Amino acid sequence: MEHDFWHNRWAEQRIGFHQQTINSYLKTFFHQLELSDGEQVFVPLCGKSSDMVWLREQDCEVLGVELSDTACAAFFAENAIDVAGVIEGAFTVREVDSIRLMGGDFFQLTAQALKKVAAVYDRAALVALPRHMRAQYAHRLSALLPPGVKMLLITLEFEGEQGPPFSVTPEEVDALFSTRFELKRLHEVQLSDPRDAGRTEVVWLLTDKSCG
Ligand SMILES: C[S@@+](CC[C@H](N)C(=O)[O-])C[C@H]1O[C@@H](n2cnc3c(N)ncnc32)[C@H](O)[C@@H]1O
Repeated sequence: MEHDFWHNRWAEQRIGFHQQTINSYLKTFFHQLELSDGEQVFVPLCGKSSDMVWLREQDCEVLGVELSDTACAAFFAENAIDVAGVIEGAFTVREVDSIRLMGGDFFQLTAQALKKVAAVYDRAALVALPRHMRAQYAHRLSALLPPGVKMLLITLEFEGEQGPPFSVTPEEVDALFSTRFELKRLHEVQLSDPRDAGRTEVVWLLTDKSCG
């Protein structure tokens, strides 16, 4: 998706993807990441997700990247945290109490920025991207993440190519990530809301093959 698409969504507050409550799959499967206190969780394309507050409450450090400065500012404002943005290269960074939000383009991140990451939580990031960008996203993630990382990845499966969110088949997850990660399909749910008829939500655990 072009940057303008997302900037317009945030400007017009067309953010139906934003969840008011903590993601239930994160709460259920968080322990599978086997994190120790103080380890850092990377939340790509994070929006203003409250899941980041929940992760901090589990004693994780949090690193988010989000294109929209509106979203980054809203995350802190809505959690009653006063913080100013600091320019760091291509990013406007806001950081308070081990929650660090990098406002800018995921594709501008460097390995240096991700060097402390122990786990990744992808909810509505991979599925927000069209097919050609999903390949670039997975390639970048795999290239930049340090050894030993695990990832919780939530995908959607349905007939059709329309989006976002886009359908991502198990074959595509395999093609995108299996070079570096062992893939485990942890859970799947057929969505019951009439608007989501025919859609299946899937939770994956990806474990870096270097974990042994
Ligand atoms: C579908 S939303 C999901 C947000 C969040 N993960 C959540 O669960 O609420 C996708 C987000 O990705 C952001 N985004 C899109 N392209 C991006 C990019 N290249 N770099 C960083 N963020 C991006 C959008 O601004 C949007 O907030």
